Amino acid sequence: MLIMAGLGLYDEKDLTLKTLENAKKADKIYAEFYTAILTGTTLEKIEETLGKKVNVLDREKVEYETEQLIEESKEKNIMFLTAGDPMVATTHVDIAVEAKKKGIEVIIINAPSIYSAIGITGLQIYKFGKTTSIVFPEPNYFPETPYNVIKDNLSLGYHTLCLLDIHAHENKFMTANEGLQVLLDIEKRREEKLLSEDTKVLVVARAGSLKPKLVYGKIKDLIKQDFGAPLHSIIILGNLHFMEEEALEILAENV
Ligand SMILES: C[S@@+](CC[C@H](N)C(=O)[O-])C[C@H]1O[C@@H](n2cnc3c(N)ncnc32)[C@H](O)[C@@H]1O
Repeated sequence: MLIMAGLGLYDEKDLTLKTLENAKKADKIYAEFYTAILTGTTLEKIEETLGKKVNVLDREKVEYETEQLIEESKEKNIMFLTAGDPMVATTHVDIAVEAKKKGIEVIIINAPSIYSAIGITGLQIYKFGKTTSIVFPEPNYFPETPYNVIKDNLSLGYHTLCLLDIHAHENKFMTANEGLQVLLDIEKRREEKLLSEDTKVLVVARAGSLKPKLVYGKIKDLIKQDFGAPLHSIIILGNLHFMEEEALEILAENV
């Protein structure tokens, strides 16, 4: 059997009883931390809570050597853990599909995710368009996809959840400040007038902790803020319902 479970957003207390119960049954537990991490805990604390050793796999192992994980699941109960929800903004559906095709039983256990964390902002999930990811620009690689997604969403009045790049092997996590700068740089290069330094957006840092940081304000002010430890996300706001406006005023820090 293959049990694909989420670790939740912030610390080991996000683990569900279902995951804990299934961990007891598992012969071996694997995890990956390249799609997201939990910054409020350590691997040791997670292992202590699960009562088992966790074998951490890198991207190469998960994406190119999936066979091994699937083969092991034929004979044993294998648990595969991911920060957040195992199926949200990951490519792990591949693993579930391949395992199922081979006749292996697959159980998926959901967990708190950056998607469900939208709840803490008071914004309505119905009012979100497509999600996008902002990646670290490189000399010959400066994708404008996030800008195009934001543009399409804004044309329909929808909000955009912008996930930020992670280079876990280098312990490098894009900050909301860097993400906002990338968007302004694209804007400047394209000479368009979609976003400006005066556009008001929302930054969400460390969702899932009991004291997440939610900051609402103009890009020019947010870009100078210190949002603290990762992980961060940015929400570009479409047309706000009056209840969303009130929620941002009351639930978020306004700068
Ligand atoms: C590739 S997505 C993976 C999402 C994960 N599977 C989930 O369900 O939450 C990772 C990105 O989501 C955002 N994110 C994840 N956890 C977060 C948190 N606790 N607070 C703010 N943003 C978070 C960050 O932008 C991060 O780089």
